[in-house]
Amino acid sequence: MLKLENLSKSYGKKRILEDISLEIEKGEIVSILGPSGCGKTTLLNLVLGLAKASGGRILFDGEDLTNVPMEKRGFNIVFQDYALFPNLNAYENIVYGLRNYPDRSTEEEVKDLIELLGLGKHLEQRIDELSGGQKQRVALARTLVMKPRLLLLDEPLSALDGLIKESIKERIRMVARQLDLTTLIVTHDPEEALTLSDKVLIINEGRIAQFGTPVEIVNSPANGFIRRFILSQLTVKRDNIFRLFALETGPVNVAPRVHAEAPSLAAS
Ligand SMILES: Nc1ncnc2c1ncn2[C@@H]1O[C@H](COP(=O)(O)OP(=O)(O)OP(=O)(O)O)[C@@H](O)[C@H]1O
Repeated sequence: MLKLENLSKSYGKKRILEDISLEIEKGEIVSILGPSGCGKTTLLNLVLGLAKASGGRILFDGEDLTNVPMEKRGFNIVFQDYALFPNLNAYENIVYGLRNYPDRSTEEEVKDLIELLGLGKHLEQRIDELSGGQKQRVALARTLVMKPRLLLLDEPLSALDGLIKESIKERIRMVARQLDLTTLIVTHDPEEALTLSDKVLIINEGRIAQFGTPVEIVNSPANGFIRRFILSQLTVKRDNIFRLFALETGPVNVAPRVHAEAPSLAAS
């Protein structure tokens, strides 16, 4: 279990995160969601160990990791730009980390991961010959062969579109379930967070606005920010789609809505 206790972070006098407390169970997928600049990446960096907390504690399975260096935490991240080695093919990228830690995964386990992520056909290809979705799966495989205790994903879907996005969402869910792997995902997209995760942590101006299951957030938004930031964006999307299908199939009764409270999407 990952436990954050009153975690805070400041840069100089600027308070970035304040009083972040929560518990994440083993195997849960949790999205960190919020508008641009609210502190999502900072929180991911604190958990990973790339940044040092100004206050509070980070515990994993009861062990205090707050001052443990990144390489000793046993966590691993897939960065937004994948950070793959362009001079190596897909397979060489996947097994790269095993050079120094050959006992981390057996050949059989590597094969299983390649199959789980549907990469069998692409192993010989160079990185620049792969699509965005294939690169994302290679980056996931490369991270997973190292058997992290916690998987961190920074905007894993933002560079992907349409069906590819749905397929990567499915793969992330399969990986988390099959490996019983606690997974933390940063995203700025409410639809992505609510459809991918077991729980969503919504941050506003460095504080927790709500932490709950997608159903809890949709049915019982904790405050006006959640209603404005999350629900109005989703309602606009839903109504647009309903209206589009109504044009094709006749009278589906969805009146155009005016969202007086809808925030500027540019903020997210
Ligand atoms: N190294 C740093 N020094 C000073 N301020 C920083 C540093 N890193 C981040 N910040 C500030 O902390 C705040 C939160 O940044 P963070 O990157 O965590 O936001 P975010 O929610 O991930 O935003 P986005 O969705 O735009 O990536 C911002 O105001 C940013 O300017």
